[in-house]
Amino acid sequence: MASAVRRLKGLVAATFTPMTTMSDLNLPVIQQYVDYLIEKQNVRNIFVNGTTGEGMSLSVQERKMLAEEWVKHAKNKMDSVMVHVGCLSLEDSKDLAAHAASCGADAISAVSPSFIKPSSQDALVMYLKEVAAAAPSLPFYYYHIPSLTGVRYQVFDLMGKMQKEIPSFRGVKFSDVNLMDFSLCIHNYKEFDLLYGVDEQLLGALACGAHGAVGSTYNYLGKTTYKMMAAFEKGDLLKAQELQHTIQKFMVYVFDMGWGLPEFKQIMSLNSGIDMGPARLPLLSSLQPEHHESVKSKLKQLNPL
Ligand SMILES: CC(=O)N[C@@H]([C@@H](O)[C@H](O)[C@H](O)CO)[C@@H](O)CC(=O)C(=O)O
Repeated sequence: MASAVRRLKGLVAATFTPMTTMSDLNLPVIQQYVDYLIEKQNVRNIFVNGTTGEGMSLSVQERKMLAEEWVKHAKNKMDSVMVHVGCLSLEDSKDLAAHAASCGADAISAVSPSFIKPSSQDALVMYLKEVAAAAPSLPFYYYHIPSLTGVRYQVFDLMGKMQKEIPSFRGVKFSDVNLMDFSLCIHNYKEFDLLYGVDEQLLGALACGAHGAVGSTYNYLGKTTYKMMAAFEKGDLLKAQELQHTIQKFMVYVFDMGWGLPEFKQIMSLNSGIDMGPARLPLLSSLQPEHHESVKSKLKQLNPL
């Protein structure tokens, strides 16, 4: 008898890592952060220690402390905690994967190593297989983000290999604009979860059949994005387009200012009232106090709390 596998659906907030002004972890605010996501953004899934969480800038020990804290506060409140365990070192990734299982995470995910890159698709799958095997009871999601890793294998080609080689393989977190590759994955591998990761064009991915989405903006635009998804599901394409366009206008404002992850972290502090602290070096924010009112009023138009 086939076992019932729980599908991961809806929005997944890629969490920021709260830090102090000295760049240490600020774990005590995580409980409030979890409640904020549920109550204010209607978001019940989180992706911890990923790009938005500055996972690669954290030590293995810090990543373990964060995974434990997020799981502790999300348990019985949220639907799913996925922990990103990708590292440059296979041993570190395996260590983090085993730790995620031991602390009660619901799933793990890993990017490809990006400094010394896999020498072939098969080498990448062998690498991911070892990571996944360190937490065999947890669903494993490949994290495809070629703009950061520089590893650009078609996911469609990799999926067949991962399906064959990795017993716990459950899906892909697909952070790329190549909707043809994404669409091929969905249509050829229907039993796997395909989660989209370019928030500003989620509507296109929904049209391809995306099962859900993982991203940074769902921390503060979760509700608005859910409205867009609901309009799409009801067949009200005009309303869905309007909402996606509204979100895009905010992103254009952000990108035109030359902003990125360190500024997103500040935007989250401004919107949630929870102090996320600064991003860790080598990132440095250029959002100044004089921008605060403008950011707040733009977000208020998008996502009235
Ligand atoms: C490159 C990047 O950081 N992409 C983000 C997006 O959510 C991105 O912030 C958003 O689409 C705005 O460009 C996510 O795909 C990353 C993510 O989910 C993560 O934190 O792991």
